[in-house]
Amino acid sequence: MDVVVVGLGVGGEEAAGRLAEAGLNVVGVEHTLVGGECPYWGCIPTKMMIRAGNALAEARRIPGLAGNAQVQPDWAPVARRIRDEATDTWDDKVAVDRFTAKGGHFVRGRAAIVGPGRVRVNDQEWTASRGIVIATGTTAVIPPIDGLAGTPYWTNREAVEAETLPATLLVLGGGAIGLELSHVMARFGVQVTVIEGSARVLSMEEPESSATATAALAADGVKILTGVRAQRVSHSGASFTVVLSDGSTVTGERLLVATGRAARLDGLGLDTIGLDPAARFLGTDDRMRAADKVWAVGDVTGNGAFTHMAMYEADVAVRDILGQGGPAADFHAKPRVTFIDPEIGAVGYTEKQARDAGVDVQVGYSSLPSSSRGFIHGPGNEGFIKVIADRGRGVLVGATSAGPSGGEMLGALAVAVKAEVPVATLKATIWAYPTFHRAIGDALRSL
Ligand SMILES: Cc1cc2nc3c(=O)[nH]c(=O)nc-3n(C[C@H](O)[C@H](O)[C@H](O)COP(=O)(O)OP(=O)(O)OC[C@H]3O[C@@H](n4cnc5c(N)ncnc54)[C@H](O)[C@@H]3O)c2cc1C
Ligand SMILES: NC(=O)c1ccc[n+]([C@@H]2O[C@H](COP(=O)([O-])OP(=O)(O)OC[C@H]3O[C@@H](n4cnc5c(N)ncnc54)[C@H](O)[C@@H]3O)[C@@H](O)[C@H]2O)c1
Repeated sequence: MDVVVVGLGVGGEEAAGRLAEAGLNVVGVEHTLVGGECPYWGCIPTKMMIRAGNALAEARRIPGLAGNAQVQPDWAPVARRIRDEATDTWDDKVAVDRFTAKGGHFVRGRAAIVGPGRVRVNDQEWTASRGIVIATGTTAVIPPIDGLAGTPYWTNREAVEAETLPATLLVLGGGAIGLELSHVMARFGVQVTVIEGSARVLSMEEPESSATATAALAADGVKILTGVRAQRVSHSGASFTVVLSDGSTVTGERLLVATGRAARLDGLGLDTIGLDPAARFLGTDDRMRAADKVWAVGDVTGNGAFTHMAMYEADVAVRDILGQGGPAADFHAKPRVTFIDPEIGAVGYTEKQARDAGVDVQVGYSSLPSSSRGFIHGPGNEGFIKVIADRGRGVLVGATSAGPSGGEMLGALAVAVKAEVPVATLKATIWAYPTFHRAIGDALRSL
């Protein structure tokens, strides 16, 4: 064979498919479902849930805007869409056929590297003359909390597979997964309590993002506890009890653990190719090379656990394997969106990251409710634009866009940061009236 791709999630499927289409002999190995976390337990089903939760929220905004609406949430259509439309009842036949139709050779099983260019799956061994692509993704981190192991806690997987919702839900972790699922479930009537160990939710993002998220979730009845950690968990058969570090106790019918992700590197045989088997992530150079004739793409690299990062890194690795050249990996304008309502998008540095990196920081800010479009929109208009400029270079190094279309507004800001568009040019740009993105112009003017 030319290439063996280990793990056919988002990154591996993209790399393996493109290499096969280019005429290489490619073995793609997957032990669970081709497509990985994103289509079966991640982005797609959770965004279907969020779409449903947002529909409920919009209907609840009708009084005062457009008459009366009676809203009766029902999880059944959401579960049905996830089962039938998103996941084919967690069956990957379509994805496997898509790969083999491109000429790839599919192997179901757990792969282990047994030496340079050599990969074993069950009792078969493959030798790859051009090399190996590692794309094994991440799995939910389960913190070592007294009593947690052995209880029927949920990770994102059980939450996505749920046919019915609990009456009460405890959520451990106020990051992207915890907040997105909390917001949806609260809108469907679940009483949700989030337990976040650090001082604020979305702690890697701007403080304004954390405040906006906290207010939005609180408005839908979510109770958010910050600066407390779970010390002990017990399950009675019907409900969970969690003892917190401040001595208080919370209970819930279900417990969702959303405390981050860990790269799947266990048992992969990294030591046989000179890589550290105990590493948290697989470091690479800017062509996604982790070692001689070894590439790593996707969550496993630690560059950002997002589908768009996996696709981007797969593209860089594929071009390198095919000797096509083109741009090297550049991570200075990484976009991310947390799909609560309002959506919170960000690209590049936060203000703190920019200051820590020694940038001579200038901050611009505008509030969405104060913009014309925010005023017109009325209920549900919460959000803001924050831009971080490098005074010396006269360019943006980061930005946050929160709002009803926060993820969409991010597009313009992502281009500005990536292409280092001069702030002077951005300020001279005509932003259409009355759009939400016109608030970008307001934020730039306040620099
Ligand atoms: C709840 C949730 C919501 C998310 N929402 C978003 C979102 O809205 N937007 C976004 O950009 N990202 C989102 N993500 C992140 C996104 O799902 C991941 O970044 C993406 O799936 C990473 O792709 P990957 O190929 O690196 O890894 P994965 O999708 O994890 O795929 C890795 C594959 O490798 C296989 N594998 C592992 N080890 C082996 C082995 N030894 N042999 C054979 N196969 C192996 C696994 O079975 C798996 O299928 C979300 C994640 C979660 C959990
Ligand atoms: N919209 C999206 O693009 C999207 C959605 C979901 C997930 N994702 C990806 O998946 C990744 C994982 O999501 P996540 O929410 O699990 O992780 P995360 O790292 O985003 O957040 C985990 C949170 O849990 C907290 N925490 C950790 N241990 C704790 C403990 N013992 N008690 C209480 N709090 C604790 C952390 O302080 C942190 O705030 C994200 O970082 C993102 O890359 C992306």
